[in-house]
Amino acid sequence: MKARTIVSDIYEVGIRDWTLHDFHGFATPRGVTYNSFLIMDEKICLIDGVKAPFAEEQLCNIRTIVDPEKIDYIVVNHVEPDHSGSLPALAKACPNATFLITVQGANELKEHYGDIFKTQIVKKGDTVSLGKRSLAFQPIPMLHWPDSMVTYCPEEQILFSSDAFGQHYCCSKLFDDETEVENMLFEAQKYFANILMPYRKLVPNTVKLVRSLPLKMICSCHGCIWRSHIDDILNQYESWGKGETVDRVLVVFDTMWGGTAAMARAMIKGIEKQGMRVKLYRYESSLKADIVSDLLTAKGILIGSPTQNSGMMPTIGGFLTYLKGLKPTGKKAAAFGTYGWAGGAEKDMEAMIRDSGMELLPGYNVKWRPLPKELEAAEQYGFDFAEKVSKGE
Ligand SMILES: Cc1cc2nc3c(=O)[nH]c(=O)nc-3n(C[C@H](O)[C@H](O)[C@H](O)COP(=O)(O)O)c2cc1C
Repeated sequence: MKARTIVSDIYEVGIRDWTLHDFHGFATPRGVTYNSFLIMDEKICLIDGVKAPFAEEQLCNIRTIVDPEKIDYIVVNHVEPDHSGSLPALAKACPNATFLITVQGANELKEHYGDIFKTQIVKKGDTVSLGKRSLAFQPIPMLHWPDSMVTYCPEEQILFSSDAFGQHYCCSKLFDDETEVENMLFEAQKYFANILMPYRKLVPNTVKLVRSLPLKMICSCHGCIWRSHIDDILNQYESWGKGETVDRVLVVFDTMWGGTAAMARAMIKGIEKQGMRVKLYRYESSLKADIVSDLLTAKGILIGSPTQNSGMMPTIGGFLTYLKGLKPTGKKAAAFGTYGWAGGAEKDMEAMIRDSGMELLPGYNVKWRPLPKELEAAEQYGFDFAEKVSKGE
């Protein structure tokens, strides 16, 4: 691939990983990019590495512009392996480069790859001159890595934002106004929900900081570059960070013989009757990243499983384990399902719903297959759940 020009003398030299459709368990049907940016000034600076298997390809991209030996600085915005994997190869190919990194990042770099880097620690507010341009550094710890920082070039009004504002989205084009921006926003929501949700309370302050900068572009290390829709993505981040929701309830279930599925279908009738929007997922045939993306803005969730071997089905157990880590607080949730003799799924699901930080409401369970009167009760249950969610009771 050739380097792609962002503005005069600044290039994108990263990787488009078109066929990667699973990113540590998070489905990425539109592929993934590891963006990296090369600034050609009196001093030459590279921003971010890429995933290890693509190190040589990144170097090839760089060589279309400059001999890597001439690179003076390499900025490490965070040490997660999809952006640091190529750094050992870069350290060899760029012997004159100093790695600009936070103190936390420098420790992580050693812990990942050994003590092989010439580093210069940067702190909040530090700047480094490249000649006509400069770079200012702002750590944003735990968004989403302990050493995360963003790097700002005031002369170009470009923010190199690390993972923030990113999307798992491969595209022939570089900029938001050259592609379907709704796809970028959809993927940005999925990224936020699945990666940033546990740290979302930190987001509004970061958005405030970003808004205080004159900005022509936000270059994340994933996906396309924001230039015409900067306000749109900042507004979305602010809203997701504050936990704003729409009137929607999700119903997620698994089933062995169809009884729990019949209850789920009856419940969505009741939810719709109440006026709330609803989305129904059979967990096994859905992508958990999509469910979680919808959950980010939903007000409530009903989770269903029959009892299998005294507990919930392992599929739903996996989903609830995921939610326990993501902490989707501010939502109401309840468990439902069927059982044959002593049950057990309900108790398990309720314990995990509590652990996830969601507010637990009473559930609804039926012995063996739901009979017509039980399906009517399930419909009423859905109506009542939606009513409580809508009134915030
Ligand atoms: C493999 C298997 C294990 C089960 N284990 C239990 C159990 O430990 N306790 C219980 O109360 N019911 C158990 N059941 C009964 C189911 O919970 C019951 O058949 C239920 O109605 C199935 O719901 P479904 O139609 O949504 O799959 C088990 C059923 C199967 C097929």
